[in-house]
Amino acid sequence: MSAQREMKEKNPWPTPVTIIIIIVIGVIAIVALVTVAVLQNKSVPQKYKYGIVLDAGSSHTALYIYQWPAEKDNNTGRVEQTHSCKVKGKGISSYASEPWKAGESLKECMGEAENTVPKERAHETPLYLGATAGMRLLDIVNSSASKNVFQAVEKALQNSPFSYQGARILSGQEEGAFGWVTVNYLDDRLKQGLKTTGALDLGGASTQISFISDNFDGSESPINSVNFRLYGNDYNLYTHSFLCYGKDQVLKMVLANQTQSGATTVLDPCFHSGYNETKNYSVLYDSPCVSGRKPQEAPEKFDHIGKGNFQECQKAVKSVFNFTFCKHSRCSFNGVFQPPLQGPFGAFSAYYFVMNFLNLTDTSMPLETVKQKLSQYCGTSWDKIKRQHPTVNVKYLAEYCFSGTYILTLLTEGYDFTAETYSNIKFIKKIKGSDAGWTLGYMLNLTNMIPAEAPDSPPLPHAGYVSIVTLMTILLIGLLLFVALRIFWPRCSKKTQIV
Ligand SMILES: O=c1ccn([C@@H]2O[C@H](COP(=O)(O)OP(=O)(O)O)[C@@H](O)[C@H]2O)c(=O)[nH]1
Repeated sequence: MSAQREMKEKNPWPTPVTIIIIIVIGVIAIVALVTVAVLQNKSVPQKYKYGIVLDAGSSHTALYIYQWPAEKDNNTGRVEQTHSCKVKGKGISSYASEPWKAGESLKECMGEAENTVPKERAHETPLYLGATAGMRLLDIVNSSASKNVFQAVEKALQNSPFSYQGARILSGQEEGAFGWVTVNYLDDRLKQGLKTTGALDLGGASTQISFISDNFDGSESPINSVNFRLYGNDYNLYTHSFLCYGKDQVLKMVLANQTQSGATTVLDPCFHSGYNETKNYSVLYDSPCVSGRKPQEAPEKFDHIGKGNFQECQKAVKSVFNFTFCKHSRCSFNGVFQPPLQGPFGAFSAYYFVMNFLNLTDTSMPLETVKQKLSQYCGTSWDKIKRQHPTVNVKYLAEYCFSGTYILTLLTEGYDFTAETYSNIKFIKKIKGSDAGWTLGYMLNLTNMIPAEAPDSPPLPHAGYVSIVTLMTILLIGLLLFVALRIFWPRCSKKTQIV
């Protein structure tokens, strides 16, 4: 025994039980990782923040509610329209003689807003009211009446549960620029630094044109220039708002031109034959866009009789544009500078209402065909038009021939769209569910929701990051197990080892 080598049964490697424990732990780790990855990526119910803007237009007021994800840092999540409400009755400027009614008129839509925004969010929801050309005109003729209207609406809005941020008249430049921001924000052109879309906005009392032109740096006409730095890109926007060139005021101007003799009967080519309404001279001449031109010997009323002639209507409409003077290198009309048109354009508000009604939103149709169709429409008798559209508001219905003619004249004669460039225009109401108009751009600006600089973004999106970490961990564990099995398994099977 002494000289004998000692035979010893010894196994220095882990037992099969240990290996099974390692495998079980590995499998649990993999399952846990996959579960975490799946749960991380599962959509959880979104929490939203809200903002409300009231668009107090010349013809009506509309309320828009916007929402965006609450958990995004610095409110950088996508903003979308979640609800809109059309205030019953006319625009707030029409309540000049009974301002309290302007406040009252907003109550129904404010009630809808209270039902839309969750109660716990109401106190932190900003509420803005912006008034446009109707109030600009009232402010010109009667600034104290305009103040009284604002006092009445302020009182109604301050009593709401929302965070009221004020009511004010937007300048024409702001209206144009914020409309452009809205269109390009909704189209995702700003964040991605893509080529932008121009904005054409037609209201009742004013109209706006806004676009980026390579030939415009602001130097030739600084009043038409607005500079933005958005998401790290600089924009030098050309914008102009023509006060009195909204379609309701142009209608007044065209009628004023036809009533200069103080006639008791006016044969109007822009209204359908068979149309016959008695109207007041005082109502026609109540706006600063035509005041001062009322004929001295005018009777109290006149008979407004339709003639239904597109060519003559075009001539009558053209008479409200002045093309004779221009102190710049080039002008649109009325001596207003305009650089050469550039890029696609979105045309919204009344552009859309009118062209949609007339079935003329397809701009791939040759301009000549559009004119022919409109000419045919204008030549249709008033009786037939009423029979064809029994549910349409008669006031709007009577004016579509005029409005269509004005739109084509403004675009082609006023802004210089040609038969070739007409197809660059797209008549739009909404973009991705949100109405095109100045309100969204206004709120994005006031709440600083478009950063000047592009936000630093992580190299990988969250889901990508989780997936890659999971995959790498699974591979690593697999590799370890493989190595362990290669080392341990064959030796485990050997029962004894001689040392
Ligand atoms: O279904 C509709 C709704 C509105 N409008 C017209 O669109 C214009 C909208 O003007 P708004 O009051 O919004 O604008 P503002 O003059 O303040 O810019 C007005 O001429 C309305 O008569 C229309 O033709 N059809």
